[in-house]
Amino acid sequence: MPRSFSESATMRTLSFFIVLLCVWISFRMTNRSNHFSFSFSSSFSLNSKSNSFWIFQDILLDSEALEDGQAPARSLEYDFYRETCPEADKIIRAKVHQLFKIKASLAPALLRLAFHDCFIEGCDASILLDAVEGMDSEKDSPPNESLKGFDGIDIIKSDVEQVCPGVVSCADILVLAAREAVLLSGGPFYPLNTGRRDSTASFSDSATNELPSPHADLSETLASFSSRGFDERETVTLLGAHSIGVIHCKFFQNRLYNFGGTDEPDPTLDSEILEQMRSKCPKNHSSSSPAAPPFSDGSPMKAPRSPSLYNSLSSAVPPSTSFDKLLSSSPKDQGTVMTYGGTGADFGTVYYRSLLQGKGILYADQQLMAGEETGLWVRAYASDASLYQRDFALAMMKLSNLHVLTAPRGQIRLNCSRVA
Ligand code: HEM
Ligand SMILES: [Ca+2]
Repeated sequence: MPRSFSESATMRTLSFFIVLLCVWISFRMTNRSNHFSFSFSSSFSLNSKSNSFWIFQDILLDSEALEDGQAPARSLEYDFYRETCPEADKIIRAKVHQLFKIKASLAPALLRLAFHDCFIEGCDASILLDAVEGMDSEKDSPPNESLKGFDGIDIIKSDVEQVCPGVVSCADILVLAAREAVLLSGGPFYPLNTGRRDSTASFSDSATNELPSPHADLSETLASFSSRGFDERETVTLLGAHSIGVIHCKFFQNRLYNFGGTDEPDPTLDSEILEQMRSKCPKNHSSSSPAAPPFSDGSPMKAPRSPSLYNSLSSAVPPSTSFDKLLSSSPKDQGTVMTYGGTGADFGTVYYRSLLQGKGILYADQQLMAGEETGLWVRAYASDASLYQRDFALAMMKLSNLHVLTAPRGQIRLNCSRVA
């Protein structure tokens, strides 16, 4: 039966919009991030759940912007600063290397800082804001008490500002510096798109309530990561970050003497490690995390001893800045921390091998052995370092893209600890 003119015109219009929608979706998928364009050889493949999470997040970003009456939010881009600040990447890399040579504990500090930023309202540098009247700071929330690396970011930022003022966001600097820190610690390189912008708010309550607890059991940890789109495998992968850096006694003291109010140690703790942990953290040991005096350093790395050396790190940094009191001190100074010691070739594997032996330091770490699937990944990573490197690269890409702010939202701060 011949169709009327208006019928076929409607069909044509409909087909046009369907084609347009398909083109838009495929454009978004290729443009979204390296998740789609970056492929690894071997058996690894991204699961469909994580892909749909990103597409969903993207669509959400756009519709939110449109509701505000703003232009749609842009996506992150490969080499976003190629025209506006082509040197940014190089400056960030060089500075992280320079600071790392002075104090190697910068690396774990930066990685943890990036995690605590991205986990709370996304990778928007909200963690870097100081408290001001009417706004508490995430920095001051209890789970962030022992965070370090803020001065390191300030030093990098001021170097970048000297070359391209007002262009590069603190949020991008933080994830790029963390990537460098991972590499310096023996972890993998992973590509990151840029174009993140900085928040105008700090989310102190969310930090207090939503950062995962070291005392959490497996289901709580999995729920916390799942709420950010990470599956069990990715959660196990990310916790492997604990193979570097230090853990203060106060985060596991209860496991040593009075686990769950029993007056007994955590029964899942291997007896050898229990001894070691008790000798580091005696019963009456103060539960605070001590900060070392400025410029004290027991590590083989040499700390700057004079303001002039310190100032040479960046002329824009005031001499009073303490490089987070040289990132507190080293484990050797304190005797109040435990470490998995997994830098270099051991990045990751040492952590998982410790868990296999019941030598997890945090209760939340050891809990990864309590689930069937999580236990399976612990075993896999303990024996296959290259699988771990690949998975960690992908999980860090995903973490670094969590709920980012892109133009026209957010801002570029001039000083990372203050709203511009
Ligand atoms: C269940 C999830 C997690 C919990 C409960 C947790 C908790 C903790 C705690 C209590 C510390 C010791 C802090 C101190 O003693 O000052 C720590 C250190 C650290 N965490 Fe986590 N964390 C988790 C996940 C992650 C993730 C996903 C990453 C990164 C991808 C990460 C990176 C680090 C690093 C690098 C350190 C060492 C920091 C340093 O030495 O400066 N953590 N974490
Ligand atoms: Ca944040």
